[in-house]
Amino acid sequence: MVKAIAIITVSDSCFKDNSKDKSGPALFDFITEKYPEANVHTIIVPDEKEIIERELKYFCNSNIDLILTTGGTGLSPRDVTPEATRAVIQKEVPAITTAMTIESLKKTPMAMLSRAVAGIKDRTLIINFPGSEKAVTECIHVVKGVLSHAISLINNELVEVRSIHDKMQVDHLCPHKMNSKVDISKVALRPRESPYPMLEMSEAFNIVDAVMLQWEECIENIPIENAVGKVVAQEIIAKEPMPPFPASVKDGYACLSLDGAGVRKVRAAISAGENNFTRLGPGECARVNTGAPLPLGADCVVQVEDTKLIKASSDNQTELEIEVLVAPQAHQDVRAIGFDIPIGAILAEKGDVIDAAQIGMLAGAGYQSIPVIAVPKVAIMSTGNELQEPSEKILRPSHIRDSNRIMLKALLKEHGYDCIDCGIARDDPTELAAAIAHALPRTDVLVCTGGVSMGDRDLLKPVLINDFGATIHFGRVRMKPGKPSTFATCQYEGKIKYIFALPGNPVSAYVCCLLLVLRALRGCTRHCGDFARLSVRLSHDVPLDARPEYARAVLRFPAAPDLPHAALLGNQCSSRLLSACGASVLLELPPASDSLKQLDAGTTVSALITGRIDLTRL
Ligand SMILES: Nc1nc2c(c(=O)[nH]1)N[C@H]1C(S)=C(S)[C@@H](COP(=O)(O)OP(=O)(O)OC[C@H]3O[C@@H](n4cnc5c(N)ncnc54)[C@H](O)[C@@H]3O)O[C@H]1N2
Ligand code: MOO
Ligand SMILES: [Mg+2]
Repeated sequence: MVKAIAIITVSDSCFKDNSKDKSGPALFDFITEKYPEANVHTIIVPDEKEIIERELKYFCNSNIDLILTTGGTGLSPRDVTPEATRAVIQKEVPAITTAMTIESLKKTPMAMLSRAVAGIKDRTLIINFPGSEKAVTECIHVVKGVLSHAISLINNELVEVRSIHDKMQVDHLCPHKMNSKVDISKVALRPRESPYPMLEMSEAFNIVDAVMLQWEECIENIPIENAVGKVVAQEIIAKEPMPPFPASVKDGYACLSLDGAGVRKVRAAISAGENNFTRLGPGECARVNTGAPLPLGADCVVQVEDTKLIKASSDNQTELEIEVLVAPQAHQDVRAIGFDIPIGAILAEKGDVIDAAQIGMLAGAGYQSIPVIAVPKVAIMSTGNELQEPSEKILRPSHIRDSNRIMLKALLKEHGYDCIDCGIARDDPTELAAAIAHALPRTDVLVCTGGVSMGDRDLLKPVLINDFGATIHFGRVRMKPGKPSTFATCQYEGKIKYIFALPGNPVSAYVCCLLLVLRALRGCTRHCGDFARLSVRLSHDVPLDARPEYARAVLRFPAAPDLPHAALLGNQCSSRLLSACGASVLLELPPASDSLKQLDAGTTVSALITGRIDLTRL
C-alpha cells in the first residue's frame, strides 16, 4: 500500500520563485488523485547535489514509500539529480526510466537527452522525472500502473503481491481481455426499444426455478459451528441418550418414594459432575444438586424447599438428618436416561434449516460435524464508470461511491450466504468481459449490478451474449423496482454458471437480490425459494404504479387482535436506499388499473417477510 509520497522539484529558478513550478504541482495532482489516502509532501530544492542528496535521504529515513523528483536530469552543468539519486540508492531499477524514455521518444527525440535514474533505498522507491510539465505528465502515465505493485514488492507485502500476480495470471489466460466482440462505436444504431420481452413476475420466478434445477446438489460435511442457516442433507440420529444418567431436576434430596414423608438419614452429598456409588436403603437420602446423578436405590428428588433440617454435625458442615415434609411420587423431579433425547431419536431431518438450538442439541449429542447440502458459490461485482470504492477519500467529479456491492454482500450474509467480492468493472466491453472472465472460474452464481438497461454504456447483456455465449433467460420483468433485471446462464470451463445482472439503482439491486438471487440460492438447497407471506393492513393510502410494486415497509403490531399494520418507508424511488433501511417486509402491491389508482388506508395486502420482524406496538 502506498501510504506516504514525497515530490521534490529540483530547479534553481523554481527554488527562487516557487510560482514557476508547474511540474511539481502536475505530479501532486496526479498522485493525490491516484492515492487519495496517501500523505503527500512537496518541496523545492536548488540544483545542488548535496542538498538533493540530503533531502532524498531525509525522506527515505522518514518511511516515505515513493519519492518522485522532477528536474535536473538533463545535460547542463547544473543538472545533478541523477548523480544525487545514484549516491542514495542501493539498487537501480533501470527499466522504469527506459520505459519512460521509449514512450517519450515517440513524441520527441529530445527524450534522448534525459539521464533520469530510478532505484531503491531501503523501503523507498525513487524515480527521477524530467523537468518539463509536459514530459512529467507523459512519463507518470507510463509508470502509474506499476507503482503500487513495486512498492508492495519492496515492502514484501505478500498478500497484495500474490493478488496482483493472480490477477495478472487471469488477465493472461483470459481470451476476452484483449478484444470483446461487442462494438460500441456505432452508437447511432443502438436499439431504441428493448429487444427483451417484458415478463410477468410469475414467469420470471418459474424460469429461475426451472433453470436452477440444473444445479447439481452435493453434500458436504461441515463443522456444526458453521452450520447455522445450512440445510441438513441426511437424517441425523442420536447415538447417545441425553441425559446419559438419571439426573436430578432440583436442588434437594434424592430419596426412595416408598418411604413417604418423614425423617431421613443423609447418607451422601452429590454435586453435578460427581460420580458416587452410594446405594440408598430405606429411610436414607442423599443431598443432590440440579444436574447431579441420582444414587443407586433412589427413585425421586424432594426439593430443598419441601424439607426441614433435623440434625447437623456440631460444626454445621454436614447434614445428618432431614425431614421430608411432603410425600414424594416415584420419578418426581428426575430426568430418566434419555428423557430429553432417547438413543435413536431424530435430531435433524433432511431439509431442516439449522438454527442455534439445533446446533446446541447436536453438540449435546456429541456431533462435531454434520452433512449439509452445499450452497452454490456466489460472487458480487459492480459495474459502472461512475463508481468509486466507498473507502476512497476524495470523490471525483460526477462520481459516486459503490454502495451496491457491500450492500448485497451484507444482504446475502443476513440470509446465510457468503460471497466473494469481484470489485468494480468499468463500462467498457473489453474490461467488462475481463472482469466477468476473472469472476466466473471462482463462482457458480455471479451477481452483478448496473449496465442492464437502455444506455449505450449498458453493456452487460451484449458482453454476456457475444463474449460468453450466454443464454439470456429474461432481460426485463414487469416489476417496480427492477424492470431491466436479467438472468442468464453460460458454460464456462465446462461448468454451468448462473448470472444475475441486476439493475444498478440501489433499491432495485436490493429488491431483485431478495426476489431473484435469494430465490435461486434458497431453491438450490430448500427446493422452495419463496419467502413466507403475511397479510397486513396498510396504515395509510398508497398510490399504485403501472407495474406491480414491491414496496418496502415496516410493521407495527396493534394491541387489540388485528392484522399487523404496514407503513411504507417514505418515497419509494429506486435510487433512494433509505426506503429499504429497516424494512421488515416487501408489500406485494398490484399494478394500477383504470378502476384502481390507489389502495386506501386499512386495505389488506400481502407482505413477503424478507427482513427482521421486531415487535413494535402501535
Ligand atoms: N431509456 C431507458 N432508460 C432507463 C430505463 C428504461 O427502461 N429505458 N430503465 C430505468 C430503470 S427502471 C432502471 S432500474 C435503470 C437500470 O439501469 P442499469 O441497470 O443500466 O444501471 P446503470 O445505468 O449502470 O445505473 C443506474 C443507476 O444506478 C446507479 N448505480 C449503479 N451502480 C451502482 C452502485 N454499485 N452503487 C450505487 N449506485 C449505483 C448509477 O449511478 C445510476 O444512477 O435504468 C433506467 N433507465
Ligand atoms: O425498475 Mo427501475 O428499478 O424502477 O428503477
Ligand atoms: Mg443504465
